[in-house]
Amino acid sequence: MDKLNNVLIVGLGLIGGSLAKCIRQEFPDIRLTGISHRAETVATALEEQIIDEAGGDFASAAARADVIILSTPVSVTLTYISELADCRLKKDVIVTDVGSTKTAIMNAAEILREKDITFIGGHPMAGSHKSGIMAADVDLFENAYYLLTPVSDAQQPACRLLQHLLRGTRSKFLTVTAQAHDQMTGMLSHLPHIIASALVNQSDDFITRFPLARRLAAGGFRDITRIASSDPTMWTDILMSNRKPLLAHLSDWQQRMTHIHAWLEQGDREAIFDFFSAAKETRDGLPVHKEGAIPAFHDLYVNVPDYPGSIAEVTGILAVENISLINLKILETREDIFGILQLTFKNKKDVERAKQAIDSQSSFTSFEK
Ligand SMILES: NC(=O)c1ccc[n+]([C@@H]2O[C@H](COP(=O)([O-])OP(=O)(O)OC[C@H]3O[C@@H](n4cnc5c(N)ncnc54)[C@H](O)[C@@H]3O)[C@@H](O)[C@H]2O)c1
Ligand SMILES: O=C(O)C(=O)C[C@]1(C(=O)O)C=C[C@@H](O)C=C1
Repeated sequence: MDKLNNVLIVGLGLIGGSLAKCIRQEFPDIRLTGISHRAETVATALEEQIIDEAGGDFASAAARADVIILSTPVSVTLTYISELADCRLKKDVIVTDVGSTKTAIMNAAEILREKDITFIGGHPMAGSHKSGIMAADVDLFENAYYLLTPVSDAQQPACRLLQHLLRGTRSKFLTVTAQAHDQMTGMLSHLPHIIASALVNQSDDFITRFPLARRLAAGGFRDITRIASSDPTMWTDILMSNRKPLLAHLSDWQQRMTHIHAWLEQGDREAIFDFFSAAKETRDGLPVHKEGAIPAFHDLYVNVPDYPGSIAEVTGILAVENISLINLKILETREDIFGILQLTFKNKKDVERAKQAIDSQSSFTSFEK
């Protein structure tokens, strides 16, 4: 890794911070410089040793870098790309980004390619509704797809070097065109975010008429709307930079809603059954439990007796063992019988460690499905 001594990360939030952690873990000798528009973020990154150095002025930090990773909201990334065109950069520098849309970014980066500066678009397809440096996580990208959008075969060596630098993400790299990228993420990521947010807004209006509904918003509603808690600035940028594919996906969606509306009006039981049945078949066939586009849920189920403190006992064991939980759900509790506690972890390794700890340190039984 002689060529990669200095990496500059611009934007030290969920994604920038997580990438910094991955690079640090894999290549402790690489010097990581960070830039963020908020001084507190840089201070936290230094304090937590996520970066070695605060970048200060963008142009001078960029001039020292072997790799520049733009991890800012898409509109900000577009501005940095145009600023980079006026910077004095190292001859072999590799510039990449992590933005959720690619066509607008690749078009903007044309200005860099004209100056023989290598720009390879990137998008780690993993994330969270959380943002900011404190949410950064070295395991965030494990087993996720990391999409790259090189524009020519001449970029292959740089592409390989970038993948090497990012191998601590433990993600799976795939090369796609920017256009295909935006169509696919439009369908599988951006449209779902629009739908989740629309559902939450609709329910909010409804709750003013039925205040009790606020307390009933659980189960399916919670599962389908988690992503509505994502950062509105980031999502506004995503929609504004992927308008055309999204307009097509939305028209399709509207048509499907119109059909359901009609079936309900007509009381067409068969059509409604077919609708749910087709969805079930498709969803069950997706590679959810293998290493697919939809990451496997790493769940452990624990039979917990119905007495005060039993859940605390389980979480206490995990805390002592330093095993982090992503989610915790009580699936069933009835008086005098065992309830089932569903614990969700980041990866398979944590499930195994948790099972071993709970089985050996408590009287509760646990199982994986
Ligand atoms: N959150 C996700 O799930 C996810 C997943 C993959 C890719 N992305 C993409 O990654 C990028 C970053 O998203 P994130 O989730 O890390 O957001 P974030 O809000 O956690 O982090 C963004 C960072 O950029 C910094 N920033 C904003 N404006 C800046 C400026 N003008 N100059 C310097 N720094 C600035 C912020 O201070 C923050 O540290 C976005 O382009 C997003 O589309 C997000
Ligand atoms: O898991 C989430 O919270 C996400 O929204 C992650 C998600 C996605 O839609 O899959 C969001 C945007 C990114 O570009 C990539 C990943």
